[in-house]
Amino acid sequence: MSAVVEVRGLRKTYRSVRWGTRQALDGFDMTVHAGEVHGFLGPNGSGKSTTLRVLLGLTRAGGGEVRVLGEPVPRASPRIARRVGALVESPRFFPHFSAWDTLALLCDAGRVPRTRVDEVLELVGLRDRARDRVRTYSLGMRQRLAVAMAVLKHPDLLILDEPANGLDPAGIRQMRDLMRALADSGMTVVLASHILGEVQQLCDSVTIISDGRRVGSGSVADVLSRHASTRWRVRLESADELAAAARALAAANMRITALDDQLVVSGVTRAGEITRVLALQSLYVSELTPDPVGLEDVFLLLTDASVAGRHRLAETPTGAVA
Ligand SMILES: Nc1ncnc2c1ncn2[C@@H]1O[C@H](COP(=O)(O)OP(=O)(O)OP(=O)(O)O)[C@@H](O)[C@H]1O
Repeated sequence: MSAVVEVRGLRKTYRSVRWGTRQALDGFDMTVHAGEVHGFLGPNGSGKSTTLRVLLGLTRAGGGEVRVLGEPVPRASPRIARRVGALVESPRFFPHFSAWDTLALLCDAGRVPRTRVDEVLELVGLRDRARDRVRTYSLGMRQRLAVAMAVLKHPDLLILDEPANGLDPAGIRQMRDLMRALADSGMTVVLASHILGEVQQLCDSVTIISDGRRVGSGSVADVLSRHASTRWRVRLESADELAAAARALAAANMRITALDDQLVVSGVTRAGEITRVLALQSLYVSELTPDPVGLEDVFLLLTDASVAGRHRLAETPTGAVA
């Protein structure tokens, strides 16, 4: 599979008189293969928008290597601009224009045949309202018009920063269907999003960034399966024994969350480890089930661990890894 986006060791430091120095990217890596819908996930301020801006040649990196569609960025940015569509900032529209007028204007400016207008209006589901003024559109319709503008030139790569931000559940679903349709039409889509349930349903692969570094990546199935067996639900024959069981498991370095009638145990890969620790205390399990881990769980696990790890490192006086 060929890589449409390849980022190696990317660094970016912002310097300003007002805010001082901020390291937004600290040796970040990312690979996106052709034809994928790739989810780009990270907490607020972790470096997603900065990365997307570097990919688009809008911001210069301080170090590292970036290739987009096989070409070096920013050197080749002007050459590949036509093959890359993006929605990375709040789109601006002329409120008195209709969707059709807006797209026709962009076609003329970009030397795209006007026949493309109806095609993209159909694709984003705006054909029925194409002649209405944009100021009468809902937020979801405006977002879909913004995507239409980004795909007008039929790019090979589409980069979207939070396209479903602020949309209601129906709007989110329409946006998901649209992303899928775009990928099915042969486009590679990079999608930064905080809506993790959506990403899990829609994306083929993900990169998770925290504090300017990659902390997880791979196909959604792989990322989930790597962490899938680390959490278990445990019930005992008597609920009165839960407190004693929680103490015994915690003493064996397992992480415990106590619910009314069960324990959630994490940090263990094999169920046998749980039953062994409990049996040694004459506590007997009545039910032991793996708790399905979702992308949200993995995200919280990886991003918390990454930030906590870096704080430990910073607090270690010798600089040795804690
Ligand atoms: N123009 C700028 N000047 C100074 N610092 C900046 C600038 N842009 C971003 N930063 C800082 O760089 C870091 C990464 O920001 P970035 O916007 O890339 O994160 P993000 O992951 O996109 O966040 P969000 O999910 O909130 O959009 C943050 O600490 C941010 O405050």
